[in-house]
Amino acid sequence: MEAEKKAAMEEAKAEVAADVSLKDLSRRLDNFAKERDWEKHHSPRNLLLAMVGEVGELSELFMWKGEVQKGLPGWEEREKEHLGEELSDVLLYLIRLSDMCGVDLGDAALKKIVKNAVKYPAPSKSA
Ligand SMILES: Nc1ccn([C@H]2C[C@H](O)[C@@H](COP(=O)(O)OP(=O)(O)OP(=O)(O)O)O2)c(=O)n1
Repeated sequence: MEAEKKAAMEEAKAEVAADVSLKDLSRRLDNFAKERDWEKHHSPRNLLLAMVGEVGELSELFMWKGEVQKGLPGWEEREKEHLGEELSDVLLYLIRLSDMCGVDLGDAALKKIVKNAVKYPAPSKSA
């Protein structure tokens, strides 16, 4: 079990070094669900609710702190690590939800960025 965990961590590290993509994460999540026979639990509604639950856990980290400055000065390493985990949970459920809805999230996000730029044009530099 320890060796298995270590191998998985090494594989994850190698992928991080190579810059992870949404498609890589999506493939890993698919394998994760298949290996555990959890596909039956991963309906769009269940995944949405799970993601919202994780957004709640993420919010708890900021609760009662007052304004939080960029870079999180004053936060302990342990808190930053926890933040990374909660952000990841939200991202992973979002990717899985997109997959189970048949939405290509990378493609949709790129299209949305273009749409945003048309809706909110940058001020002209020559003006
Ligand atoms: N049916 C499930 C359950 C979990 N996960 C994955 C996606 C998330 O990344 C993570 C969530 O796991 P937990 O429900 O154990 O939540 P936490 O990791 O936040 O633990 P806790 O709530 O104890 O802090 O596991 C999943 O894909 N499908």
